[in-house]
Parts: sequence; structure tokens; C-alpha cells
Amino acid sequence: MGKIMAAIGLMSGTSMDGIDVALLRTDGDALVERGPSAGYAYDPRFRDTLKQGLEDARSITSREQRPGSLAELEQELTLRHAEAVKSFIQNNNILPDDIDIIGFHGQTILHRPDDALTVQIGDGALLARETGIDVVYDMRANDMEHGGQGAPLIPAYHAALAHGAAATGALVAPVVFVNIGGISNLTFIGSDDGLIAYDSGPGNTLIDQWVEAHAGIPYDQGGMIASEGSVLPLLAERYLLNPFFSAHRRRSLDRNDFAPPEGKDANLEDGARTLAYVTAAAIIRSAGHLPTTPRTYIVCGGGRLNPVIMRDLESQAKTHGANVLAAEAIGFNGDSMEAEAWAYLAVRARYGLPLTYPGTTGVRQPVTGGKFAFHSAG
Ligand SMILES: Nc1ncnc2c1ncn2[C@@H]1O[C@H](COP(=O)(O)OP(=O)(O)OP(=O)(O)O)[C@@H](O)[C@H]1O
Ligand SMILES: CC(=O)N[C@H]1[C@@H]2OC[C@@H](O2)[C@@H](O)[C@@H]1O[C@H](C)C(=O)O
Repeated sequence: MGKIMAAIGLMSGTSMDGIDVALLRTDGDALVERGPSAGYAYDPRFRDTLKQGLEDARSITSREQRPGSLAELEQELTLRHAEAVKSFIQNNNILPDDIDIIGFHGQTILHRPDDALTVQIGDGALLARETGIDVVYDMRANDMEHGGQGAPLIPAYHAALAHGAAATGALVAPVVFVNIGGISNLTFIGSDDGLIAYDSGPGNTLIDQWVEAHAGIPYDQGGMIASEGSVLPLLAERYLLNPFFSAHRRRSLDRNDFAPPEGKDANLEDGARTLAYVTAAAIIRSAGHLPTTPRTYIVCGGGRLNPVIMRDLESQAKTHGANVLAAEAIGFNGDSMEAEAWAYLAVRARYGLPLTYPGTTGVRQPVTGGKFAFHSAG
């Protein structure tokens, strides 16, 4: 077992709403002590710049390319992360020397697992220089080089959390963690602690894109718009009949794999309601590929704050005898879990421990990952 490290995790997810920061003390194995966390929201201008970055990324054919705005964007994104770290440590009375390592996810701008291509922008060396802390970054690439999907990576951390929760006897097994971010993904904890994980469908991205296009707001806060609408079954089926759900092989998703409806397809409220239903139904359909029906769903990510999604998930899970709990119901933090995972994975990477497994990404064998940037080298 390695020594216990203090690690900061940084996540800028597919929703592109901001940077999540979390502090963890961990040995990269069973010991996990969660510390403070915070979110640093992007301003609308920077969100637009990121969206433009995704457009510029469409022409990328190898992971080093930075066409159009992307080189400049990578630098700005990294500096914003450095600012987030500086604020975070100051607000929590921590010194850079107290932190052993940063796990830096960066921003996914392109994810094409079928072409073995995944690109997260984020300059690890610049972040290490700016913060004076060692950085682990680019943690998806090695998995892909070994035949994996490059996502999801959070399952190793879910397993550590489940291990702690199981000891309390609080959960009815089998347990599945569901992360409803821009895209949703799930992690099934098998009875022998074996992990099965995969992306489960569009999470909040379609809802976000829909309400932004038709109401000029970034997301449907509290599901208020959806709660005024009705599910349009034909529109819902159009999404749920996507081969993604029936395919024999699970594959990871890019933000652009599902497109929002056309304006003519629905009014604002019915569109939001239908997409909330699709988010929940996608998770349940995808869970149908698991070896055993889950009995407990633990939900994290921003989607758990949309009560319409949660009610749909609860009613659909109930038909399979399963209970749905928000992460907080068992003492986890549904907002910071991904950032915590990046801290945990950074420590695992530092110790050369596996980040991914055949059951989580389809990788050929368990592999570690990440590149290292040491601040003293700067
Ligand atoms: N109060 C709320 N009510 C409804 N929806 C919310 C609320 N807060 C956040 N969300 C939704 O959650 C999204 C952000 O979720 P989260 O931060 O988990 O995503 P992410 O980390 O960017 O994504 P991913 O896990 O795919 O990388 C927002 O874009 C919004 O759609
Ligand atoms: C390529 C990429 O960035 N994928 C994200 C995205 O957001 C959710 C889902 O799609 C998941 O596959 C992954 O993030 C989570 C945190 C992961 O890797 O576990």
C-alpha cells in the first residue's frame, strides 16, 4: 500500500458549466477521506468559446492537433483551472505544499472510440507551473491505446465508495452508481466486487441544448419547464430506438452522438418533459444489459437535481424492484463525485495502479494511465 496523499481533483465535464474541485486524502486503494469541494462556474462567454472549440475539434484526426481556436482555448482553460485551484486552497486555508498531486481531467473536445481517438484539452505542465503542484493529466489515452473505450473512468472510484458504504450495511445489493452529467454513465458493483460500467445515454445535454435554443437559458432548473409538459411518446421512442441501446457491445458516447429535437417536434415544455423521460429511460434500458437487475441506484451528477428525471427514474426502477437514492441520501456528494474521482485516479496513476478494467472500458487488461507534469521541472 502506498502512502496516503492529499490530492485535488479537477473536472470540467461535458455540460461545460464550470470546474468542479475536490480535495481527497487517499492511498489510491481502500482508504478514502473526502475533504472540501467547490464549483467554479464558467461565464456565458467562456461557455460559448468552449462550444466553438467543439466545432473546431470536428476536423481533428490525431490527438496532438489543435486547429482553429483550440491552442488558445487550451491555454485559457488551463489558466482558469489554475485560478480555481488557487481560490480553492486559499478559501480552505491550504498551502500548495500541503497538496501532493492534482488530477486534471481537462475538457473533452472530441471522443470517437470507434477511431480510437479521444481528446481532452488541458496543459498539465502549465497547470503545474502555475500552481506549484505536481499534475497528472490526460488519463483516458492509455486506456484507448490498449483497446478500451477511454471512458468511463469514474468506476474505480465508485468501487472505493461502495466498499466503504457496504461496510455500513446501508445498501441493498446489487448497487449501481449512475452519474447524470452531460452524458449519463453507470457503474455496477458485482457481488465479488467485480465492476461493470459503461455510458448509459444522453444525460442533461439534450435538455440543456433544447432549453437554450428555445428559452435562452442554460438548463431547466429544478425541472420547472419539464414539469409543465407531457411526454411525447413518438419523440421519446425516436431516441430510445437508437441502436446504441440495443447493440451487443457497449460503447462510450461523444456529446454530439445524440442531437436535440427540431423546433417543430415539440413545444418548449413537452420537449423538456420528453427529454427528461428519455434521460431516465435511457438509464433503465442500458441497465438492462447488466448481468443482474440492480436493487439500488445511487444517483450523482447535476441530473439528480432535476426532480422530473428523478421521478421518472424512480417509477421505472420500481417496476424492477429497485430503489433510487440521490448520492446525498447515503452521505456522498453528488456534485463533487467526479472531481473526487479525478483526485483518486491521480493517486492511483502515481502508484501505477490500474485506472480501468476490461469490465469498465473494454480495455484488454487492467491498465494505469496519465501523463505527469512535475512542478519543479517547470
Ligand atoms: N438545479 C438543477 N436543476 C436541474 N438540472 C440541473 C441543476 N443543476 C444542474 N443541473 C443539470 O446538470 C448539468 C451539470 O451536471 P454535471 O456537472 O454533473 O455535468 P458534467 O460534469 O459537466 O458532465 P459529465 O459527467 O457528462 O462530464 C447542467 O448542465 C444541468 O443540465
Ligand atoms: C470522453 C468523456 O469525457 N466522457 C465523459 C462523459 O461524461 C459522462 C460520460 O461521458 C463518461 O463517459 C465520461 O465522464 C465520466 C466522469 C467518466 O469518465 O467516468
